[in-house]
Amino acid sequence: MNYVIGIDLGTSAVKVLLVDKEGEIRNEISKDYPLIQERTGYSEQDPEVWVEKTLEALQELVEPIENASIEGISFAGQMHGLVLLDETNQVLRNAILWNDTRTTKQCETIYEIVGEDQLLKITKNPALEGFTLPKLLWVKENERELFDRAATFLLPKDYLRYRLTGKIHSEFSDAAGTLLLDAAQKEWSRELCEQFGISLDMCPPLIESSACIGTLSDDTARYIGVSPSVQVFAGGADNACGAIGAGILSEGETLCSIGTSGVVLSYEESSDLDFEGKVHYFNHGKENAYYTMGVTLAAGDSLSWFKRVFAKEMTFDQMLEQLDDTPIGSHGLLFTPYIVGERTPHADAAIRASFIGMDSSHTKNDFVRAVIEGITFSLNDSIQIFRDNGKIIDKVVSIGGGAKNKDWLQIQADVFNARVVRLSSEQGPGMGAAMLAAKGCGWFETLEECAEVFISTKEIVDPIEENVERYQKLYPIYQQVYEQTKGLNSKLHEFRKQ
Ligand SMILES: Nc1ncnc2c1ncn2[C@@H]1O[C@H](COP(=O)(O)OP(=O)(O)O)[C@@H](O)[C@H]1O
Ligand SMILES: O=C(CO)[C@@H](O)[C@H](O)COP(=O)(O)O
Repeated sequence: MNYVIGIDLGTSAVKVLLVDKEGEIRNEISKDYPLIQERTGYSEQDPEVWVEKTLEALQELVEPIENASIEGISFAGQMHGLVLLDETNQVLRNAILWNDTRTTKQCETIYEIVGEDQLLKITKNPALEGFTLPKLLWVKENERELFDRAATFLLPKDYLRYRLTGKIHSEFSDAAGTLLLDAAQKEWSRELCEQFGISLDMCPPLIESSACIGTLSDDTARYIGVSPSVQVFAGGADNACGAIGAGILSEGETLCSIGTSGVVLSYEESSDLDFEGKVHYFNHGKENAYYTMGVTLAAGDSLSWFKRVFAKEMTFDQMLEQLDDTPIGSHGLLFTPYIVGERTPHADAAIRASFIGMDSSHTKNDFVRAVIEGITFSLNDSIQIFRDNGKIIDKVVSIGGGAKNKDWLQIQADVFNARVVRLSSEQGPGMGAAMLAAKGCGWFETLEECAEVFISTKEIVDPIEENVERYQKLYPIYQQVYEQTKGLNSKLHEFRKQ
């Protein structure tokens, strides 16, 4: 039997999928790894751990399948993370991740040097702490000796691909999140590199997500237990691949992804719309297409944090079992999910989360529901930006760990006031990567043809009118919490873990 493999190098875990020609997932393996958070605002991972865990996962993935002929492999990965290599391609320091917000000063410097309008014109995006250029500038300012030894920077899944193949590349969908790509011209911006003292030689060669970069290295193939002739395709940013894996391949389609972060994403045909930097605007994994998206920095991460601190002994399913026993509004308890700062709609690295309205009658279950509602309200902030810009959002495809729970899907439908579609697999990015490999191997002419076969709906959840009305009363109260707590949080900054 013939298969392709999709690898999703997520923030909480690497997830690998073995997919057959009918789009059936024949095996899937997930391997967790931790975040390294030494100070407030810091978030790092060791790239060597990504490689170890991925190799282990791939070995376990193919081992039980008899006569498996793996034709192709591709990748999806957490975006923006900075991996620095020296001239012998050795990793120089831990990767600084997308949810690391230490770079507020560097973002200000970017605006001072290039100006917001010019930055938006070239990259289509504002300077946000999570993006790669501010991280490069932080290392340049704070670890100069190390920066001087850096010969190449890579994004997380591009580093993983390098370790599996020995070949160094970046591709457009992930390069778009660096703030160094000229998004419309599809090339590294010479102007930005010169202005920030980043040598163009540090920027890896750019290719399409669908490009075949060769085969696995002999060592990798031997370790995993597959033929060294397996073709390797570039792959894409996790959100670009999530879009492919959820069939977001034409105008009017909207995705909600609840992973560590939360994303509301909309397909765009062209690169010349103007959202004034209110949402991110990136190159899609489908050639010459784009997408816009709003990002909640800690979506699943807020739920994981709550579980880690207050319900460690429970599984996610156990913790969410009685979600529906608490009414809308969690008995008057509101949560804002700003545990690591926020991006959309408040680009604010200093804001932190709040529970508002705690009452002596509240139970753990009220807190769990408040966390889920707060995360969903934050995603609704992005839906509102799209609606305010004239988009019609009446259907949202929901993927990621957050799409596993039926009651949360209903909350999404009720808060978004839109039909929510759950797919047969919530592993959007891994499936998108597998689809890039399937198309690359010649199984399909286009991603759309592949989507017809690979993607199927498991469940449709419609909004319930009376719930929608309750949430429409509650959401404006939630919206006020940001402004009301902003000043308090800035005063608390000096007391945080430094
Ligand atoms: N059974 C579940 N029900 C609801 N949410 C879940 C469940 N399992 C995991 N999650 C949430 O999904 C998140 C992980 O989703 P995932 O898409 O795997 O993230 P990532 O790609 O960032 O690694 C966790 O942070 C957790 O909050
Ligand atoms: O920073 C962003 C998008 O701009 C995040 O969406 C990362 O790409 C991480 O994704 P997950 O691990 O949460 O899927």
